[in-house]
Amino acid sequence: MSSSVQFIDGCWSAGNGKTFKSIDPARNQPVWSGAAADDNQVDAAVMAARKAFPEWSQRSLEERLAICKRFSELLAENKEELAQTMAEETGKPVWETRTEVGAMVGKVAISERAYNERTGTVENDMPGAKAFIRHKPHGVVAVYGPYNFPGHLPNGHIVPALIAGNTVVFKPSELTPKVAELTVKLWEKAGIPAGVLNLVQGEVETGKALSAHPQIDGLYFTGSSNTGHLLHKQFGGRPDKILALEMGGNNPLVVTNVSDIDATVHNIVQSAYITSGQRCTCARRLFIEDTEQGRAVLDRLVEVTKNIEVGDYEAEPQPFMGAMISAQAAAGMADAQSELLRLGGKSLVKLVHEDPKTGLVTPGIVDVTDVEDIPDEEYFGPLLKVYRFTSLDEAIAEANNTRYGLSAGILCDDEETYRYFFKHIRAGIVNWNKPITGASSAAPFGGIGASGNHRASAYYAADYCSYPVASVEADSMSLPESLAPGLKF
Ligand SMILES: NC(=O)C1=CN([C@@H]2O[C@H](COP(=O)(O)OP(=O)(O)OC[C@H]3O[C@@H](n4cnc5c(N)ncnc54)[C@H](O)[C@@H]3O)[C@@H](O)[C@H]2O)C=CC1
Ligand SMILES: O=C(O)CCC(=O)N[C@@H](CCC(=O)O)C(=O)O
Repeated sequence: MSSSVQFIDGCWSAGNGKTFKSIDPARNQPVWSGAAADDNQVDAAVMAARKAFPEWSQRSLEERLAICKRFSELLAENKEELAQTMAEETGKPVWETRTEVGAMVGKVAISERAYNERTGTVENDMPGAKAFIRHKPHGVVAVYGPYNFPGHLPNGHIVPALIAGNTVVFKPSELTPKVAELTVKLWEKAGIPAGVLNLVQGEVETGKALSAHPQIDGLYFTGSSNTGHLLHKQFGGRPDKILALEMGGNNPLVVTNVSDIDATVHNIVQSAYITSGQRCTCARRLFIEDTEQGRAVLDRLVEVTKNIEVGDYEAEPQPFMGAMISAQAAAGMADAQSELLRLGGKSLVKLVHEDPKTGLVTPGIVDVTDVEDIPDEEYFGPLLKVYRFTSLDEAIAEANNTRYGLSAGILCDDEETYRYFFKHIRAGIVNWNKPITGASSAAPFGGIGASGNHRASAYYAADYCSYPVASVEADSMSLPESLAPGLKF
């Protein structure tokens, strides 16, 4: 049991709310337990951030950056411990959690570039004056993180928010509290001043108390579309608060006219099954041309998928897929498969959840070509739906037939086909002959439709971390040579 789990105004304390815990989903063992922050503690965290804001926002950019850079160095120094904790809490293999810590390390330098490029100062001469564009931080912002990237994704909001001069209250996923605790301890070691970054741990009740707090100026959320929609409703009628939503997807990947079948299958596997299908960018719907070549791709995909190694995060050699986040999530995937089969889908590779006490599942493929009314849901796990098609227009129309719009891709030899696809597909990430997962921090990251609210993250996170201020400035005043009609001096 961890006794100091809340970090409020520079002090660690126990929570006063309900006890909750995290479980290692690969081994079904407890990892962490602690008590949630109650409403009073959430209030104390927000008020600490409010109190710290004037001083933090008035510091020079260099001073704020120095702390962020120290944090980045500490992440690199503590890479193994953090990667190990991520693996224990999420079930992701350590080869993968090491890349997550690597992305966190890189975030500070990228966010500094983004801050200067997207929200820096611009000066223009005008007659008798100068015009300036500058940016100011919003104030106190709440950051909500998902479980699938418990370090990298909240970090993608926290780092740019702090660089811009905001103060932060961080509410991590209740499934990954130990990763959050370790990360915030590194911020403390880096010298973050009291109140500038606060951590409130807990389940949904803690999240609700934070999002409803009248003293937050903004909320940056990465998580499910359901929760994001609830928050959007809650923020309705509050144009004074900034809300950035990064949500899920039902992402399409189209295959047509490819000469290298193994390279094609590799891109499909990386798109559909990395992180056991628990990336918001994962391919959920695979569109394959109903030709001899298309069938050859599908046959090879079935063969390769059956041989994907699934296993413990520390197994040697390392598996491609670790456990899903929980036994419950894995059971949910098996249920989703049963539902697709009940609707008329044909199983090409059966997703198997053999041990109901763990989150370990094998990847599955269901051919849903002949099924009508497939639910437009994000199945957040290693379950791929296949649609066979006869014309590219038909495939694109069906690919766009979703309320989401996060990522999309096409695998094809011909550039003209890609250009046509790019023109007609609706998504915030559109790739050609590359996996649709693994987005770069140096590019904007966000979706349309039910996937986001037009506030892209990653490189563009700088945009929602401050507001622009336009100024016209002159160091002295004089009467203009010609006065407006009707004025007498
Ligand atoms: N577009 C993107 O950038 C990404 C989106 N995701 C999406 O995240 C989801 C998986 O993450 P989860 O942790 O399951 O998301 P979630 O929506 O269940 O939880 C996210 C956070 O919101 C809090 N929360 C839940 N209900 C709340 C409420 N009513 N009021 C206030 N706070 C509440 C949770 O405690 C947690 O801290 C997937 O749907 C995935 O697609 C994940 C990564 C990236
Ligand atoms: O925010 C960034 O720096 C880049 C976004 C990113 O890393 N995306 C990853 C994971 C997002 C997810 O699916 O949870 C990706 O595109 O695979």
